[in-house]
Amino acid sequence: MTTTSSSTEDSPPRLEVSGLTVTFGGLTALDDVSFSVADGETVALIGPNGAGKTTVFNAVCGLVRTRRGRIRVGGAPAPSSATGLLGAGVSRTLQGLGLFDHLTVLENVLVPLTSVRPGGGTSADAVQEVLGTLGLGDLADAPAGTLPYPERKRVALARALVTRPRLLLLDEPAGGLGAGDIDQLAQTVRTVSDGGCAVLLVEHHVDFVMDVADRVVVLDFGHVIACGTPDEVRRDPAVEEAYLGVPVGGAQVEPVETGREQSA
Ligand SMILES: Nc1ncnc2c1ncn2[C@@H]1O[C@H](COP(=O)(O)OP(=O)(O)OP(=O)(O)O)[C@@H](O)[C@H]1O
Repeated sequence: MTTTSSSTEDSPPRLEVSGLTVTFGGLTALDDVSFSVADGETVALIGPNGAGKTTVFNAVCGLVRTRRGRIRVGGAPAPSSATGLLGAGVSRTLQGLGLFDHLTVLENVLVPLTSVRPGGGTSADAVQEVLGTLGLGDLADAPAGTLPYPERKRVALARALVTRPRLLLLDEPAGGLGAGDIDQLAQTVRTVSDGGCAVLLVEHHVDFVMDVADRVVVLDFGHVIACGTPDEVRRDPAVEEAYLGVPVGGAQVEPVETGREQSA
């Protein structure tokens, strides 16, 4: 199995997570988790429900207290404020999308830009480019709350991309989408990654993960149980037992929704 690290001698990884431990009361949500994401690399975090995937995102964004360990972005300690993260080139989507339903598509997409540059100094080019790329140009004036779910998901992605991030965190980007939308999403992720952005995504849609990820980190009960290329991970017996649920060489890979929770 390959290493969890992706740094080179010359440049630090865009994201470096070392020995990350997060507890909630008596529950250890993450235990000594280490991995990294390089510029231009797409890394997927997978694992059963409750494995700790979203907690990794929350720790990177400073939303949960880290008991032990280190998180660095571009070689520097990760900022803990929203504006600090945006300034460091970090963008994130949320499982629940977090759109402002009463605002238009355009107004939603502008939100992070006004946060980075209070007063509204925005790059019109960046806005038009991202709306066009995601097929939202004709919907710019539509209230976000009136759109079907796939379009709403694209608005959330546009809002994350408009700052031209160097590290993009995608929380279940394929969830709730049909095959055509997932193909488009995969293309967008590839384009973003080819442009040099480091992408870390949490996802249960295993076929999508195997399609877009350069490396896959598998979490179970807060531990990294495997890390490697999609093929390496797919064939790892520990991953099959904990998550994928098919025999070695099995034709179809389906995640197992265990609904497990750790006991305190
Ligand atoms: N704020 C919190 N307070 C207490 N426990 C929490 C909190 N956030 C997460 N947990 C617990 O930490 C563990 C990891 O949760 P997390 O949401 O990171 O898992 P996940 O892998 O993202 O799951 P899913 O795939 O269902 O989204 C779970 O047992 C969860 O109940």
